[in-house]
Amino acid sequence: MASVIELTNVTKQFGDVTALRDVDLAVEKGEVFGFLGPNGAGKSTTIDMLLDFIRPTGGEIRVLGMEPKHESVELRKRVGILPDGYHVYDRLTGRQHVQFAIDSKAGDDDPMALLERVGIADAADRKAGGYSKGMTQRLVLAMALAGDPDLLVLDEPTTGLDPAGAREMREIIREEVARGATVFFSSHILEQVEAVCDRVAILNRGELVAVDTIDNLRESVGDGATLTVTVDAEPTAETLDAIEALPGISSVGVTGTTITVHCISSAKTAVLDAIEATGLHVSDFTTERTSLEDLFLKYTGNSDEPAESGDDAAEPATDAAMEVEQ
Ligand SMILES: Nc1ncnc2c1ncn2[C@@H]1O[C@H](COP(=O)(O)OP(=O)(O)OP(=O)(O)O)[C@@H](O)[C@H]1O
Repeated sequence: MASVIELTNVTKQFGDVTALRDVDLAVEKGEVFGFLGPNGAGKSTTIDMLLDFIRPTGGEIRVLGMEPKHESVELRKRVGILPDGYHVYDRLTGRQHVQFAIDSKAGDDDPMALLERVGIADAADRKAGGYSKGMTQRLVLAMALAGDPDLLVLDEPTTGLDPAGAREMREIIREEVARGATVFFSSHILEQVEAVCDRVAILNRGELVAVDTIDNLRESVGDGATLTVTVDAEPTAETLDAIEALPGISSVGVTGTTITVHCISSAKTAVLDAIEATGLHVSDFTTERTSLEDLFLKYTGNSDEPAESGDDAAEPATDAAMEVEQ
């Protein structure tokens, strides 16, 4: 069966700027596919091309088996899109917006049921111009859900949402996939992507640098861990040499009675055994897996990426990435 989204050798030039270069990508039916990349990587450009809002300079695109440039009207009836920075009509109510979306998809949904689903039913008859940023995002999601789309395309869907909203968004994504839809969404919030995605693509400066499951990506960068061990006395050179001699160790450091070891995950027990074998007693230790942040930076090499605001604050980027064991 054909892929739901298929990009073949797609390039997009804006004057001198190459927003996308020779991108090949296939998203299969029923997948939740995360599209990752730092600012300016080309995520929105790709999404805009899926529904023929802009056209590629080169290459082929097929979505649900259709060519956007020839069949955009039919295609837009079967795709729900939550675009980046959608502008609502200030004077129309939330309910009117959703009804408009239902009508344009020739659907028969109940607008109130959709507003209920995204958590803003109580504001259904208020003008959307007075909605908060998060309410607007929820409204646009309700519009995207109208007509039970075969494909949901979500550009930075959690922008402006509070943590509860971000969680509800993930639940809706899961419900949509259970119904048989395919979900393609862009994000730079890695933990959200990991929480729901089957596979991800990482885009950097217009080029695809990785397409895989997050687990496989983690494995391919070495499944690294940092082990921090507190011992009962200052370690001697003998202890440090014993650790360094073990397989899978990339570095060993000491501060007072704390030893920090960067190693592959499977070497952790051997490190603790080696420390105790040199006569020290381990009083405490913690381990951290390679964070998603590290993984992302490894692929994009973008350590000077501009700081993000708003939605990052809604869901701390570190918690889900840490695995602390005792
Ligand atoms: N209409 C346009 N005219 C000129 N350049 C553009 C246009 N749209 C996008 N670009 C450029 O194309 C590149 C990719 O932009 P795009 O918006 O697709 O990135 P993005 O990955 O969605 O970024 P962000 O995470 O910041 O939203 C950037 O260099 C951007 O400046």
